[in-house]
Amino acid sequence: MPKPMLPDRARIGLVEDDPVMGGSIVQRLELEGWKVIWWQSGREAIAGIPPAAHALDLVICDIRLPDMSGETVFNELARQPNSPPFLFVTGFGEVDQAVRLMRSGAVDFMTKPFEMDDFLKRIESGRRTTSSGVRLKGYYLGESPAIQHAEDLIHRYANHDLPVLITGETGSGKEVAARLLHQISPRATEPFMAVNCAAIPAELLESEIFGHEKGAFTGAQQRHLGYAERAGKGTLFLDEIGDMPLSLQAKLLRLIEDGSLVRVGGETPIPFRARVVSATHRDLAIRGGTSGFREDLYFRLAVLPVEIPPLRHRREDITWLLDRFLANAVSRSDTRIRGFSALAEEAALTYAWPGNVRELRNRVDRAAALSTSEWIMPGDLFPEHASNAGSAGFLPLADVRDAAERRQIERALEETGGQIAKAAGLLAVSRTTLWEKMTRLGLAERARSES
Ligand SMILES: Nc1ncnc2c1ncn2[C@@H]1O[C@H](COP(=O)(O)OP(=O)(O)OP(=O)(O)O)[C@@H](O)[C@H]1O
Repeated sequence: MPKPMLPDRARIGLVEDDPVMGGSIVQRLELEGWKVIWWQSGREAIAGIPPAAHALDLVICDIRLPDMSGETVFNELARQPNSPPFLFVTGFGEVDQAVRLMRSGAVDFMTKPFEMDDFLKRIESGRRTTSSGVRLKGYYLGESPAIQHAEDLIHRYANHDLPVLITGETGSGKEVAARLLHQISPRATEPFMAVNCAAIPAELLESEIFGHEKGAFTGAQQRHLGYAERAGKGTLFLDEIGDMPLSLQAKLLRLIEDGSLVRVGGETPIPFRARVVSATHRDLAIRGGTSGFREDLYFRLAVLPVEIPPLRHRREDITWLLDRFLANAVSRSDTRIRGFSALAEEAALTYAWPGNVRELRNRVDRAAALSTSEWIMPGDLFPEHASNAGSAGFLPLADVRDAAERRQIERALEETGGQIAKAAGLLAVSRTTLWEKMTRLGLAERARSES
């Protein structure tokens, strides 16, 4: 007789000293059909988890343990091969610590007291579902390790209600990241309201965000609901938050702290239930004090920070984005363009992209519209270089050589899992030569940060 299919029995480790809390969690998780191993102190967990690490799909860990902090347990175990994902349980005052832990690799945290249903949902989405712990879904924002790290953070942040601050150079994709965060969050079916604080004149910004009552000022002929109110239970995205005038910063702080807003000219507080996600290309942390951005507001907005790296620091994404945008442009027109010439691709890889992804998209759109050949040439992407040199389609040889070497080295490192000796063998150069080239091409730093 064939064996019945067993349900997916997750194995969960629990580090919780409180017998009542621990007992009820164990009971509930066992009811769900999961197997639970319970340690009542940090010391027991550190001794008990390593042999069980391969088998555990998740560790739920209280931050405050009688003998040590949950952070110490995490740090001890994070060094073990194949260490399980951690979900922290925190008291209200420990959110900062939990956020720091999430940045160093914990999958999630919950603040006490919590709803059991929410807790079970987080366990389900945080636990690893394959024995290797490999992320099964593809990435949306790009192919480079740097952007995938940012995307992993966005996934971890998605289930929380705390404010998120997205930083990154202009055109790097902050709004794209904010929309992704919204789409994968439980708020996805609610509105996403984007306000560009730099684009709206300062005197209008307050009534645009908070709304106004009829007759609040000359010209206010009827009641107007602001972005914050129209966001409902969705996301209020405040772009270029660094440009928000000081007077409005105080009002925004109240919106976040009190969870309510008052329309301009109004008196009644209206509940505010949306999640605040803001973005800036400036370093607001160093602008505190005299230079225009309130420090207290900054800390409120940046509880969950994520940085979108500039395109020049994630070159793997350049080819990926070129292809995506070209496919897009081609599908919109009846052009016969087949792709990028190797020279155009090399030119794109060596260029610094000061305008980041936006610039890349614009250049591809223009090249697709203007190119007269089937293959896009460097002069189509960078016409200003072509006219300067008076030699369309050509690049300095040194740049071409560097780009070609960089790509070969990257391929060899990928093939050998980052082992320099083996990669040097594949490329028929000595280890020293390879290391020197990696240093010159900016690859050594990355190899060090990834190892
Ligand atoms: N990962 C990506 N995949 C596809 N398109 C992207 C990606 N990142 C950015 N873009 C595109 O690049 C352009 C700029 O992106 P976005 O507006 O998100 O940047 P930003 O950092 O918010 O810019 P700004 O600082 O000017 O507000 C948009 O056209 C967007 O669609």
